[in-house]
Amino acid sequence: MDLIKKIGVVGSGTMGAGIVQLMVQNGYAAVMFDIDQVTVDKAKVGIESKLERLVEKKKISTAEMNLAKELLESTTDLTRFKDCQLVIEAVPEKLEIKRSIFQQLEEICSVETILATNTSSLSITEISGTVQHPNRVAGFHFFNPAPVMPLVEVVQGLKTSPETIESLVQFAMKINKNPVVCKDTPGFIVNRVARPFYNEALRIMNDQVASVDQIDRIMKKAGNFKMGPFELQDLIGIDINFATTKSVHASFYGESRFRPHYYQERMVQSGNLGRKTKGGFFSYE
Ligand SMILES: NC(=O)c1ccc[n+]([C@@H]2O[C@H](COP(=O)([O-])OP(=O)(O)OC[C@H]3O[C@@H](n4cnc5c(N)ncnc54)[C@H](O)[C@@H]3O)[C@@H](O)[C@H]2O)c1
Repeated sequence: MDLIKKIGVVGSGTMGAGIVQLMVQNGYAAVMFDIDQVTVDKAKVGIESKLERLVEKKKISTAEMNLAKELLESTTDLTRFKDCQLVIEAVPEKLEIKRSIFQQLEEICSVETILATNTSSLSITEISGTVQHPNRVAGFHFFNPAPVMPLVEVVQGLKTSPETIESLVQFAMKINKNPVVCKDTPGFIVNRVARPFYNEALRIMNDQVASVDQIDRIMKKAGNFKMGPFELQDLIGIDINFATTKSVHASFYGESRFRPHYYQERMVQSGNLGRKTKGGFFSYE
């Protein structure tokens, strides 16, 4: 039986909006929350225009687009999540913000509701440390862009129940993703493997071995990677990527192989965060 019918998504940024688009495209009702109306409205318009582009490219029909638009709801009122069977949190990579959201969700949602986090690197066990029913809290880690990337990591915290994991695995398959169950370790699988991809590229650039453009071109043309490390940081958001690196480094008790590069921090300080600010390592004006 399909127990998950309505999904709530907290945060309407890069990932939140992508996850909501994925849900409505797969025929699920989705309600998207953000802290202010302007942000959530912008995300809604963005999703609608992406759906329209899919119709232009003949990837979906007009009827499918109209249904997806009808299934999409945006709000600044978290109590609208009360009838969701699954809530996915996609707010910035900060433990206090995530914990506070989970505490609020516990007040609003039924005890049966699965509370998932899209965190890239924080501990699921720690995020769920302040909730009353950590058995229904798990990681549900999508990749960017969420409507396109097939993989989703289903992360089991120390107190996550096997039933919660099984429900997320089944649901991931219903939305045409490939779920991989993994343990609650720093960076899970993909973000741990990916750290040197970004860090070494920053070191190579800073040592003036090769330019940003050259490194990306070499990785794409010779390495056959879809994107180079700098283009990918711009897509992810340099601030989000830096936060993930810091978190993985700290979680491994400062292991030097995960040490962040100061240049990435300089980029964050400059406010050039990548595509979302129309400029990062490359320009998107
Ligand atoms: N960007 C990526 O490629 C990527 C990939 C996988 C996972 N993630 C993870 O997904 C999460 C979100 O990342 P993102 O890239 O979408 O970030 P983002 O900065 O694009 O969006 C975050 C959104 O959260 C909102 N927000 C801030 N505080 C909030 C609060 N208290 N309540 C509700 N909303 C709030 C912001 O207004 C913003 O719209 C992070 O945990 C990140 O590590 C990111």
